[in-house]
Amino acid sequence: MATPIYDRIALIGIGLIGSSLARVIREKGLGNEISIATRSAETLDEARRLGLGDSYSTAAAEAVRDADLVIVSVPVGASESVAKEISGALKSGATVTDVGSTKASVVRQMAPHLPADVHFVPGHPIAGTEQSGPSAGFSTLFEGRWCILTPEPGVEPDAVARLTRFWEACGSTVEQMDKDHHDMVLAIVSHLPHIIAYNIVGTADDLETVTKSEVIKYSASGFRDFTRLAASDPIMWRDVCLHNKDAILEMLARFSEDLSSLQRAIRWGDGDKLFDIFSHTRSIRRSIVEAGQDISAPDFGRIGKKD
Ligand SMILES: NC(=O)C1=CN([C@@H]2O[C@H](COP(=O)(O)OP(=O)(O)OC[C@H]3O[C@@H](n4cnc5c(N)ncnc54)[C@H](O)[C@@H]3O)[C@@H](O)[C@H]2O)C=CC1
Ligand SMILES: O=C(O)C(=O)Cc1ccc(O)cc1
Repeated sequence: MATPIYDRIALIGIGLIGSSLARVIREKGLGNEISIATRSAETLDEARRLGLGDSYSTAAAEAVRDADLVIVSVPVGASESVAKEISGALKSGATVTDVGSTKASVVRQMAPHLPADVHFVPGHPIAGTEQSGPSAGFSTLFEGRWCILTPEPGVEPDAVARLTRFWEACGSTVEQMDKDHHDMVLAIVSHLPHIIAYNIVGTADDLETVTKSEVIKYSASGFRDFTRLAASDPIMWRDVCLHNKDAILEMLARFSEDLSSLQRAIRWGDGDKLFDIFSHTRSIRRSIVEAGQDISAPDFGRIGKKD
């Protein structure tokens, strides 16, 4: 068992990510005490039944009192209300972090409400599934995954170093990034794929000449992968879209241009163009596979994983 990195850890929000954190903190002894807060009494009861923490409350302010590390794991649109709720109860010298999929908006929502004597180090584990809620979490979720921290210039380096050690102890590799750059990168590698998945599954469902049973019966693995992403939490993804609006619209504009170009090539029977585009994208995938990552494996995305 590792030595604790923080004494008291408060988890605000105990869904897939918060409960995975609770499990890994317990399993690896990364904190001496875990206090849990979430808005709904029902979710809190589920967390209690699962034995995820040492104390439970529906009041975030109560949970953060005396905490050395506060991890906010709620849909990004709820960040400001959580920051307002906890601001008066935070311990001087505590570190406040989050796990939200967008970063500039979370900083805009939270930073103005946090007292000057706490260290605010926003974070984003690039690890998850389409599931949500306390029962969906598991302790190995962060193993071999990236975790991006986006501290603003001037944040206490020791606080960033300690949080980095925490995520490394969870099994992640930590990188630091500017928050706006994070939002642009994640818009293309994560947000757009989810939006495309929601869209294609909706389009298939709307088709009048194809029955639902045919969609299910003949869905090859490509379509099935889309349905997995499209089963992701609607509140979480509504908030991601609303809170990373500019970067997502920029990437969608580029995507639409490229799609129009493909559409034109198909319409005009431009086989050479189609062949060129498809050969280029095939070489991108092959270079990823050659770098040791099997894109088709369920574990794809785990850093350095070859099987
Ligand atoms: N699901 C995923 O694959 C990943 C999600 N994230 C980010 O992690 C955060 C949490 O996502 P999940 O754990 O998947 O969601 P979830 O839906 O499983 O859990 C969200 C939790 O937040 C609580 N909550 C909602 N509003 C609240 C409020 N105002 N005050 C207190 N608690 C509140 C809910 O009761 C629930 O416990 C999101 O910001 C998401 O963008 C980051 C990486 C991966
Ligand atoms: O389930 C998947 O394939 C994901 O892409 C999980 C995921 C969702 C949101 C994030 O911010 C990070 C990871």
